[in-house]
Amino acid sequence: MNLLHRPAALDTARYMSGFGNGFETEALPGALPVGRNSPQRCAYGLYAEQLSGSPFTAPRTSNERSWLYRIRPTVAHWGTMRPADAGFWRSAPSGEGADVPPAPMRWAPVPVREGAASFLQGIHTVTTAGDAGAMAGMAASLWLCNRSMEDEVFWNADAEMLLVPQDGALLLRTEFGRIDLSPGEVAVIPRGVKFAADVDGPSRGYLCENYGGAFTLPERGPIGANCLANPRDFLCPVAHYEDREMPHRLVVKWGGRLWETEIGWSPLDVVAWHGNYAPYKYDLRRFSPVGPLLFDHADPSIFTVLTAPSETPGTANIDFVIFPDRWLVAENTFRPPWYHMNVMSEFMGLIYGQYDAKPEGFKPGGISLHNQMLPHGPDVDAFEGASRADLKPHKLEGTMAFMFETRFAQRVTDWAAGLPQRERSYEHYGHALRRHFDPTSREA
Ligand SMILES: O=C(O)Cc1cc(O)ccc1O
Ligand SMILES: [Fe+2]
Repeated sequence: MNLLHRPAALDTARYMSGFGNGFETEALPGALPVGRNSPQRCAYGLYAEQLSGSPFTAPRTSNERSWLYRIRPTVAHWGTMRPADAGFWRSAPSGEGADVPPAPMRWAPVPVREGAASFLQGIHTVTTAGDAGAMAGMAASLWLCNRSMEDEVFWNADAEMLLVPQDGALLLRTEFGRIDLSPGEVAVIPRGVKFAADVDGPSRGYLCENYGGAFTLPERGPIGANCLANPRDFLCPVAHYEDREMPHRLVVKWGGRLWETEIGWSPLDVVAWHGNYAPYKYDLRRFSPVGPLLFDHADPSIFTVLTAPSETPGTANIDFVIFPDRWLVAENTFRPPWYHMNVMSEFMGLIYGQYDAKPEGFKPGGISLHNQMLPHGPDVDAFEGASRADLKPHKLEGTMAFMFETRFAQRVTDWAAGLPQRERSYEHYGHALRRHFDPTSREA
């Protein structure tokens, strides 16, 4: 596949490359002040505004802020906020899910509804974990939408948002510029960044709201300076502004609820910006996997694309892990995931292809949830097949599963628990695994 090829119709966005770089970009020449942040008067009559994603005093490696030069400051956007309908969007702690019995859970793909829904209206939360107010934990949702947000602009004060499109593309119009996003790519919108999402047909995807500190790249340790997700493949948009003086609906998620107000212009009015706090996208097919070259199945942490650390070293608030195309070469090894229980809880989705632990039952667009300390592993077909397979080098191709793995137990929402797509029988897939034990025969 030629990753550099991009259909002309999608070529609406331009990017700067590098994870966490300090970028500078201007849509009008000279809009950025030189050598200072806040001159007495900004060029073109713009307002200067700082957006701080970390405490002012955070260590240099995790200090995140950007300076935005905009037509109106954000404080001018303020009207009296009214509660807005959050639909099926939930935040932790939601109070839902406490009565759902602990079990492995799975859902078939949920179709995009008939009626017109925007990205914002189409967010349906599946699990919540931790506590948004305590800035710890996450929520996993699906978006199911088929109309553009147009004159509706949103920002999330509760969470950073990781978008994983599965079916249909999105155009993200953000304060920092435009991002086009298709299945196979992911985007991160930092907490507090305003955006609108446009579509040109039905769009479905997985949304991870990160209530904690920002996603970053995992350490590579002995792997060295290259492979896994390489920093140069992360793309930030160049500045692009809207100068549209017409009514807009401004929606904020704050304190676990949605609030709205009207303003008379587009708040996506940033003409220039500089800094290291900005939305970005990444093509998952650029991930360079590293894995076991001789025997055994390594922990899935080798496939971590992004990690949102907690205060405890090695204990992520969220790890975003993928299972991309790769060669399986391990000798005398049961190659699929092993049977296990995990102190972290595992929300999985499938963007395309087949997942080796559940080759038939887990469908693209579906969900599985293997919660904190609940047992799971290959289904009977995967076990029987992999136990007897001829262990030639084998390539897993055309596949992209992913996992949102969090230190917190995930509570299932009422919406997800009641879905007709919930596969109740999945709780019992382990029963099909037959007894093979024979004390008289060492060669099984
Ligand atoms: O449970 C899963 O399917 C995800 C997973 C994959 C793997 O290769 C090892 C551990 C793990 O949790
Ligand atoms: Fe697992």
